[in-house]
Amino acid sequence: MEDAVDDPAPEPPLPNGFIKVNSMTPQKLGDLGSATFSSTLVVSPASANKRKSSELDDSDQETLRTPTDPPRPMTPIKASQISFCVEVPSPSLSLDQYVKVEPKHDGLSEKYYPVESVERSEAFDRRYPYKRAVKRSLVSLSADVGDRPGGDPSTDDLESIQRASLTHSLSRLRGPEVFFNIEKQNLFMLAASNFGFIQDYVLRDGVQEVPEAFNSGCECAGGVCEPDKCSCLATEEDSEELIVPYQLRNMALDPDFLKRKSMIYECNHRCGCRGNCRFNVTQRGRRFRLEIFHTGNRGFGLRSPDDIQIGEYLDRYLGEVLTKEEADQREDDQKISYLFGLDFMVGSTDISEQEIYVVDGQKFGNATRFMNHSCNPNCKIIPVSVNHGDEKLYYLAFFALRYIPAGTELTFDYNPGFDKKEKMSSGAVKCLCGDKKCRGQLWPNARKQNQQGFAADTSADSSSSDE
Ligand SMILES: C[S@@+](CC[C@H](N)C(=O)[O-])C[C@H]1O[C@@H](n2cnc3c(N)ncnc32)[C@H](O)[C@@H]1O
Repeated sequence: MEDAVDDPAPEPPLPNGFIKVNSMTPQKLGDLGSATFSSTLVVSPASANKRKSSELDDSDQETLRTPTDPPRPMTPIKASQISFCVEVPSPSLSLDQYVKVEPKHDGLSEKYYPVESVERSEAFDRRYPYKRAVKRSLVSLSADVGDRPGGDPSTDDLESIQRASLTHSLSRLRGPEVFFNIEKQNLFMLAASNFGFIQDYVLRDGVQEVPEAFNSGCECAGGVCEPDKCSCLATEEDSEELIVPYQLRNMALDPDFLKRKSMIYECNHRCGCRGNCRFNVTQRGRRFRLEIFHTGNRGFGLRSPDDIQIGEYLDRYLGEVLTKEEADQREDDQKISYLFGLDFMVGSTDISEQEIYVVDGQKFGNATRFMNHSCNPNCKIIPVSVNHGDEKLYYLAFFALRYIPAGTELTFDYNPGFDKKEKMSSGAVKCLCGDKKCRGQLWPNARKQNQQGFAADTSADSSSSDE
């Protein structure tokens, strides 16, 4: 019998489906009188996860064992008398099979990180907070810099901050360099303040792209479009005759096309060529450097330090795209106009003047926002559709109307449909293009009477032109 007392009792075999869970430390046990012991709780895997010790019932008593030395008759301990913590180990290998493991993937994919599509659909559903209408005149834009060492930043400091921030945003633009050639501090601040460079349209409230199902491409096979068959080619107004806009030799616009009133339909990723053929000139981007300078009498202007050949593509006119209603409101507030309507389809479709979208380059845009008007311009705006389905949303692309030597100001006609019989109004914005064919005003009299030319706005600076 002594032997039987010295040898610890053999562990009873575990019932089927039961596993051992970590030993508990004595400190974690509740007060069980003078007995010091460690215990092993044997539970089924399922109950280990689901049940707390206080929930153990009488049927669990037989599974609770207190090894003692010397062995003594086991006094059954009621589970309800003790309270303790159970450390449940992480799932064993045998449980791994129940854990669903996602297949491995590499890189950021829309499937796993659906940021763009979610953002787009949320923006579409207007789930983002509405912007608050703020009256600029009531909001102080001064920065609180009083506590900074050295006090308020000087105008020089502000200018160098402004120049650094502009240089940074200009360096991020795709394509050849765009730069400011404005030495005078006050003029530079005027050009750079409250303006941000963008690389594509920014669509505002109420402006929507057509659903993807409306868009289309050509069916040219073999990855290369045939110039005389590709369905992306333009058609003349009121005609089915196909026109090839770009010359294959240099991909400049055909001089004949420059005289037409026609839209360019460029190939895109839906086309047989997957948008890789050569009829995607504007999508390939700008190829010339651009310089923003001060004209002296018409505010800032744009020119290129590179020679540009007839028909060559310069850049798009970018900005915020607004509904006509919003644009009309902004027009009332803008002294200088940066608004251009996307009204090419008015008349040939059932889109009315009131339904068109308008591009506003005042606060957001690109270098073309600095292009001035001339009654004898060297550039022309031509509408370019990339998706083919959207009659209200397309690009305005600038092409050279003739050879433009490096350093010549780039201009276009703000009012190409000008009617010579139109009367000059004393309130109209005076044209200062200086050409002998000058029409004397920028816009028809009915429009923009509240606006001023730069002659008035910067008259104090006109003598201090950078030119
Ligand atoms: C799109 S902005 C052109 C860039 C503008 N010069 C600037 O400094 O930001 C249009 C404005 O430029 C001025 N402008 C453009 N061409 C002009 C011209 N030929 N004569 C007088 N003012 C002109 C007008 O004030 C017009 O509202």
